[in-house]
Amino acid sequence: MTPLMSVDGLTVRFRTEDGPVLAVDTASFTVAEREVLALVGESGCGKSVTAMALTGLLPANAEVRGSVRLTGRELLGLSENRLSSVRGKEIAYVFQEPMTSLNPVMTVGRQIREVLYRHQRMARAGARKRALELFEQVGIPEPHRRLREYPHQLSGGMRQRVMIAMALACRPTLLVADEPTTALDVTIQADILDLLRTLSAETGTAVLLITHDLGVVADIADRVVVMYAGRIIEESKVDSLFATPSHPYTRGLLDAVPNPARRADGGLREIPGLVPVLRSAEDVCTFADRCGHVQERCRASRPTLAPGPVGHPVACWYPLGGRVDERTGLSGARTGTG
Ligand SMILES: Nc1ncnc2c1ncn2[C@@H]1O[C@H](COP(=O)(O)OP(=O)(O)OP(=O)(O)O)[C@@H](O)[C@H]1O
Repeated sequence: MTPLMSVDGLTVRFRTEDGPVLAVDTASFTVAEREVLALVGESGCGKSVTAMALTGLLPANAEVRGSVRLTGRELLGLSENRLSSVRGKEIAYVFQEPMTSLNPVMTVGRQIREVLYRHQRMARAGARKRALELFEQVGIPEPHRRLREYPHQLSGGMRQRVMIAMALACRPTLLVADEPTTALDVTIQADILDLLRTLSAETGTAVLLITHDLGVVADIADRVVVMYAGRIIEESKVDSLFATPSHPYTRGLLDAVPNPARRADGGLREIPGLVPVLRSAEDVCTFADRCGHVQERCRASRPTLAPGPVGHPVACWYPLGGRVDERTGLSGARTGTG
């Protein structure tokens, strides 16, 4: 079946005063219809740049190469006019901080109606009715009253629900949610993720969920793509990724997820070091300097994505094998022979 979206060899370079920055390096992945795909990695790995590149949202100092197809149609290279019609109608975005995306001096009801006028060419009465329906759909209590309020009168969680309602207003086929819960309290985070999952199931909208927190994807994603320093380094169905992570980086991200059973074992473990800022496509494993299992080959050539020990693709010369112990959260032996 043709995927809803297929991204092929996506490469993004920024021209900066300090020289070029290679933010995304030949990233390829697909999003199926109705799928919830999580794009995961630490801050600075290139997740947001990837999301923005899909519909031409990057600043002028970005040079984008590769291919992004939506239901078979190439999006890279489309005029700004056409892209702006794709945004909103076919691909909608929800960002981390709703306060910066909402207009502070306009009621939220008016803002959602503006979207409906602009993209759906709805008349006044139709837009009012649809705005109410959307507020109900995203679980905003007392929607009549809320529609007349300004963003500052709503809590962070409610504002994010408003953003999701606006994103869904034009019935997009893909919703890109970039760290949608990072700014929210933990209990509200779970509610918003539940909402995204439910809405995706109800409306058939696929979701590309971008997050640095592997912990939040377990209950919501169907599949996970792990990104490191601009490259995709592992890709798997969510269950298999949690049970048998193959890349030491994914293993590290999992170790950073709070897990009460692991407390006796020393609690959370951070991955030492920082994500490097790449200037060019280095022919090495870019995780080598932070990897506890590094060997000579990792610094001599670049591992590409290939089926790993448990079947799903991983870009590592010496992938991990063995199941994670459910009690301790620790994985077993390495299987690579190099
Ligand atoms: N406009 C820009 N000019 C130059 N470099 C940029 C620009 N935008 C992003 N970058 C660089 O691209 C790399 C990837 O950034 P990106 O924001 O995609 O990471 P991320 O994984 O989404 O992290 P975060 O969650 O912090 O946004 C980083 O090194 C960043 O500094």
